[in-house]
Amino acid sequence: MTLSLHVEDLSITAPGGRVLLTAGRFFAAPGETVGLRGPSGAGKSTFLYALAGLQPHMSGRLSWGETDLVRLNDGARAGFRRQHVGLVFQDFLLFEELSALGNATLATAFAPPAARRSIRETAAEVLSRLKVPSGRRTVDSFSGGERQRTAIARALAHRPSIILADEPTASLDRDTADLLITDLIGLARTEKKTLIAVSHDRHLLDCMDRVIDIADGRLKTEVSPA
Ligand SMILES: Nc1ncnc2c1ncn2[C@@H]1O[C@H](COP(=O)(O)OP(=O)(O)OP(=O)(O)O)[C@@H](O)[C@H]1O
Repeated sequence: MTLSLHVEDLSITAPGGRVLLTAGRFFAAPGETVGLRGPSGAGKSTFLYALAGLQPHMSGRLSWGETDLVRLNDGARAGFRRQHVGLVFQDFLLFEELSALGNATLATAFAPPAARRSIRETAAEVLSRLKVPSGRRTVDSFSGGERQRTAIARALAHRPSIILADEPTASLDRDTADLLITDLIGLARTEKKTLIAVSHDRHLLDCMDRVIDIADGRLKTEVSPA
């Protein structure tokens, strides 16, 4: 499944009511790769987490395909996220005492029994493709690059059509970061997944189809539907 993104007059507020981010009009085609850049505190993570269905206080429109996340309640948003979104965080959030496969198949805990086998197979396939150490070795002994690739396999294991990444190369050295960029963008392109990544990394941003600037709580580049 592929999903287009349609944002219109979006406003995201903090629980206390403070407006964190506004966006006029923004469209991304299914399978597009989009970079989000801007100064610290501009609202990049706020927007990314809204795209993931992790922001409860929104008005306007934020639709993936036919589903407008603004109109869903917390449970429905969580359901959408589990089914369609793969999230790659900056600090990996891995379980140290588990193997790469153990981490990459965490989604099986929340998935219906019928979907578990497919999650295990996809996780194993992506781990092997990304050359992550296999076997029972736990991730606490992995390098930064191996940890980040494990996090990518976990994000992709349930075959989401949307990949959202927050500074995926931030804690990696240049060579490891460049490999990661190639892997992440390669996976997105071959599987026609929409990839949206917050990053300060010019190498990563240069590889994306488009880069959107966020400053002072506002999405700067506004693109109309094609
Ligand atoms: N739940 C919240 N309540 C109040 N303020 C918040 C909340 N979440 C984020 N903010 C504020 O919103 C602003 C934008 O934060 P955000 O994390 O989106 O910035 P960012 O562009 O990702 O920055 P960085 O590059 O430093 O990670 C910041 O001033 C932050 O303190």
